[in-house]
Amino acid sequence: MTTEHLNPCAAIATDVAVIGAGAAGMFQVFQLGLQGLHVHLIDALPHLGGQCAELYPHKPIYDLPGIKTCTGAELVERLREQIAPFAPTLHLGQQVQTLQQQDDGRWLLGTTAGTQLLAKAVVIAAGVGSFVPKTIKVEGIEALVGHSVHYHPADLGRLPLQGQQVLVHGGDELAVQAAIDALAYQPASVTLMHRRAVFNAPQALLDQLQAQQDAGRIQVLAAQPLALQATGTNLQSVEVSLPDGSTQTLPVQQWLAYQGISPKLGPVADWGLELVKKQLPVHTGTFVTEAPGIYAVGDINTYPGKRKLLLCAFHEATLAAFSIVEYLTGEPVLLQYTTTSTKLHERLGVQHQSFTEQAKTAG
Ligand SMILES: Cc1cc2nc3c(=O)[nH]c(=O)nc-3n(C[C@H](O)[C@H](O)[C@H](O)COP(=O)(O)OP(=O)(O)OC[C@H]3O[C@@H](n4cnc5c(N)ncnc54)[C@H](O)[C@@H]3O)c2cc1C
Repeated sequence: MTTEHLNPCAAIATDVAVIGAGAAGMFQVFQLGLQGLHVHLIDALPHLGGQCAELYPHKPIYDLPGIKTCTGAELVERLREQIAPFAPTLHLGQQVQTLQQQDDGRWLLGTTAGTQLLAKAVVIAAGVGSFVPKTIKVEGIEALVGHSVHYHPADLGRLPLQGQQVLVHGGDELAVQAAIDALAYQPASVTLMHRRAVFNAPQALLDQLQAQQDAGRIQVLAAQPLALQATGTNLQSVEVSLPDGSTQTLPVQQWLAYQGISPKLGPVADWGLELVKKQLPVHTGTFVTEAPGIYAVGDINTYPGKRKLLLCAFHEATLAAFSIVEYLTGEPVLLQYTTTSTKLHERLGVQHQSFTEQAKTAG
């Protein structure tokens, strides 16, 4: 989106927008919620969790305080439950492309989905960048994306698969699942293609794949794409190379590509903010960047002694929340404990007896 398309009048006005819904962004929502602030949370991924969800969902983490062990996916689920009382407005599956300061000091954000937010403060929790699907290097493919080529489609039900020859391209669990799921939409055929006829998926899913192969409903092909033929945005066929060096032309109308997802710093580098080795320098008492109203927490920031750890991201988000509310109100914020503060209990939606009431009940 270019700047000409941005219209501050059409934007959603908010106190705070958080860019990135990884562990840092999610905990930022919690800490801002404790401070009484509602958050708009944006992520390029169609789901919460960033690296924990995308890179190590089933691996155990051993260094979270008070939790002997939990997996990446379990941590994301716990954070999701923890932020639920504060009901952030989610803008998922869209990348923040532009960030510009307005004359009144507020920041205008524009996303790839056309969402515009006008925020008094922005927290950049962009980790190592947006998680975006890896693309396929075949001439002419860009023009077909969104029409007959789909990278990591979130919902197969939205694709015109009925009566079509469908190519599912990838070697992991997502690709195998997509090939099996595609059958529900009455395609003319489903071919699951990977460079080797070996798939990295749970055994139960591989058993399902084998059953569909045996029934002749899914063809498995070890091959790599070389070229495509299309009319306008309509894919006609894909030429592939086989392990023995020969080539084959597959008639294909819908190509679902699951080549993995990788982080790209992308637009963060274009926002005119100072970057040191692709990270945003911050003040360690507030986690504000050199730009007033712009904060950075988690893996995207840097300061003397920075360590890219979850615990550090949670600390940073906590201090950033105090700083943001002071920036917005111009007033110092008193520390309150979640154990004893009635105001925080109200915000959390929990009910507690006061110490006096507890003593009466006990006595
Ligand atoms: C394999 C592995 C194991 C690890 N194990 C541990 C461990 O045991 N203990 C520990 O403490 N730490 C561990 N870490 C590190 C820890 O996972 C990270 O420090 C933490 O996840 C960083 O969180 P984050 O929210 O800052 O970034 P991320 O999780 O990367 O989230 C950033 C999010 O921002 C989004 N984003 C970026 N730019 C944009 C944009 N322009 N528009 C929209 N969205 C955008 C991305 O899509 C992403 O979802 C591990 C990391 C890895 C890779």
